[in-house]
Amino acid sequence: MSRKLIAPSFLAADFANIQQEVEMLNSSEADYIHIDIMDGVFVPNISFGFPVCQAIHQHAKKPMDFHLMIEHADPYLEDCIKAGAEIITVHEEACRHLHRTVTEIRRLGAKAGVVINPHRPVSALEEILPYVDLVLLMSVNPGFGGQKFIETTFDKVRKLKKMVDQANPEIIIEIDGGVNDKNAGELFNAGADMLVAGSFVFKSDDPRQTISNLKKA
Ligand SMILES: O=C(CO)[C@@H](O)[C@H](O)COP(=O)(O)O
Ligand SMILES: [Fe+2]
Repeated sequence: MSRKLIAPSFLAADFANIQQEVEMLNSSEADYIHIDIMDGVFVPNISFGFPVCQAIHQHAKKPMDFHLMIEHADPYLEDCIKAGAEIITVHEEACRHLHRTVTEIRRLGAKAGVVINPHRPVSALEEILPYVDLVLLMSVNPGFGGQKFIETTFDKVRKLKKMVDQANPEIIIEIDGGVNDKNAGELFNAGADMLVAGSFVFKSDDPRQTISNLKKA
């Protein structure tokens, strides 16, 4: 059974009004606040750093889910924890010693997640599954909000769901990129537990209602 969690991506929020945006999320049915950290090296974009994360954390009453799109995650894991991370996800291709990194995330007290890009097979995750709490499937190429959902993600979710059910059914399956009211229901049905939605939530007329609608998808 899908857990049906929604994590609005703060990347699409109005940064001139951080406090109001976080308070909107606090009063919504959002389960997590998704935080996209980009380094301009692993992905062709730079988002924001820890002072901004601290500002979000200062007002947040929801747990924070950190998605690190960076080449060198290890030196920044403690900064993530200090900025409120309850989940930290790292890209499998970006981490030379992935097992070391996810083990360190757990040692620091957060849930450890591994992220896989659209072109990579879920079979690449087989050996790391016993060491993670969450798998994030990218449904767009990482680096930007507002991109089009890649349709082959549905099959990938089904494949991953089978693997996770065998390895550890507690593992959360998270999907990130281009999520909207047209694909959310099928993603949950395919086995996704948690959907990230940036533009679809923050650019809608009523973000709180949009979050509620996605949860019911
Ligand atoms: O990690 C990323 C992009 O790299 C995402 O978290 C996006 O921020 C999601 O935004 P939308 O595709 O929902 O607009
Ligand atoms: Fe993300």
